[in-house]
Amino acid sequence: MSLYRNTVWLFKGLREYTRDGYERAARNFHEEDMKVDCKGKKIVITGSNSGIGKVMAAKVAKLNAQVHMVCRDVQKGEQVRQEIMKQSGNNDVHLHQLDLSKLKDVEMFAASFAEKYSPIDVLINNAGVLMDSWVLTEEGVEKTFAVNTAGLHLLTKGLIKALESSPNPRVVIVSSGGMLVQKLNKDDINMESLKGKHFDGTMAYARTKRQEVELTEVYAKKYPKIWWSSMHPGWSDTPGVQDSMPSFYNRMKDRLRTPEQGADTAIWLAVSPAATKNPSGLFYQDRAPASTHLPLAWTHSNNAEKEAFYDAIENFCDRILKPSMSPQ
Ligand SMILES: NC(=O)c1ccc[n+]([C@@H]2O[C@H](COP(=O)([O-])OP(=O)(O)OC[C@H]3O[C@@H](n4cnc5c(N)ncnc54)[C@H](O)[C@@H]3O)[C@@H](O)[C@H]2O)c1
Repeated sequence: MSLYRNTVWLFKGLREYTRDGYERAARNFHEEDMKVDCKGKKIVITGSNSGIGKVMAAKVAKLNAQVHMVCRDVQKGEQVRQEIMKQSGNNDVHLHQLDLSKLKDVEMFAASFAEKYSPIDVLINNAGVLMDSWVLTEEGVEKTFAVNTAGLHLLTKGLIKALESSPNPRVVIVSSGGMLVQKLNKDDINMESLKGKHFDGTMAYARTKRQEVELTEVYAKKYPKIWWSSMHPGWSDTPGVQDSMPSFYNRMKDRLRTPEQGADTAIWLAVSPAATKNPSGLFYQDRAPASTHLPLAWTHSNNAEKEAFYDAIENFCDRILKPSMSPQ
């Protein structure tokens, strides 16, 4: 099954996720969708000092938003902030330090950020990692899961009230088409089964990207005041791809999307009035809702499984954040 999924996915990717795929899809884009003035809107973007997140921050700064860059590396973040302010002429660009793999820090950050900046209009959960080995954080969390899912979940949850205070709030979750090869795994969210020298970083990554898509659907039901979406940026030429997937990068570098093309749909989801004509909670590729499953791939989960997964994440985070309250 996994060979079947991987093969179907690869053919889909070569047709749709490349620069050619973007250019074909872009023929159906509407220029007026992006004629938006974001003056007065607060837009928070994680991982916005690199790759497609940096492009998102630069674009929404040009559209006059108040931009909040949430970055792990302050030095690099400050350099990018200066660059964005200079290029956009918008000085309302702010930098905040946060390592999303440190769950206690994420919870504290979200609480103080919400208190200071509520209401928040848009949250773009863009930061992500693909690890080449099984690394446990000091809190005992596998790092891919810590950054891509648990940290994202705690940040999002911590900002819900501030988002709900906005008249038209949106959350965009940058997932990946790689999730199509994985079914939701609710019993091994901390990747224990992948531990050891045979760690498969791509599989761990794809699992967390599947989690992000399923989480988006659950959030949409639990928090209907907010408009939720997840998306795939396509295969884009970013430092993340160059560093984490060097052999893929070397084979594909002439066919990859530019970071601007990779960021396009997330920006459209974040600010365009056209996007919210669609229902909340869907997965997107190239400004259009896309299937979250490959044909005949047996990756569907029912609502009870999705809810059980959500509870598993909540319980997991509780065990990290309030160890004294956890059952022995
Ligand atoms: N580039 C692609 O082809 C592609 C394809 C599918 C999905 N994506 C997704 O797009 C998003 C952006 O990736 P990119 O390609 O621009 O890569 P990138 O490596 O250039 O950017 C990733 C960002 O996440 C940040 N980040 C990583 N770990 C963090 C942590 N612990 N705390 C806070 N921030 C952290 C990095 O500092 C960086 O700013 C990711 O979620 C990635 O999974 C990218």
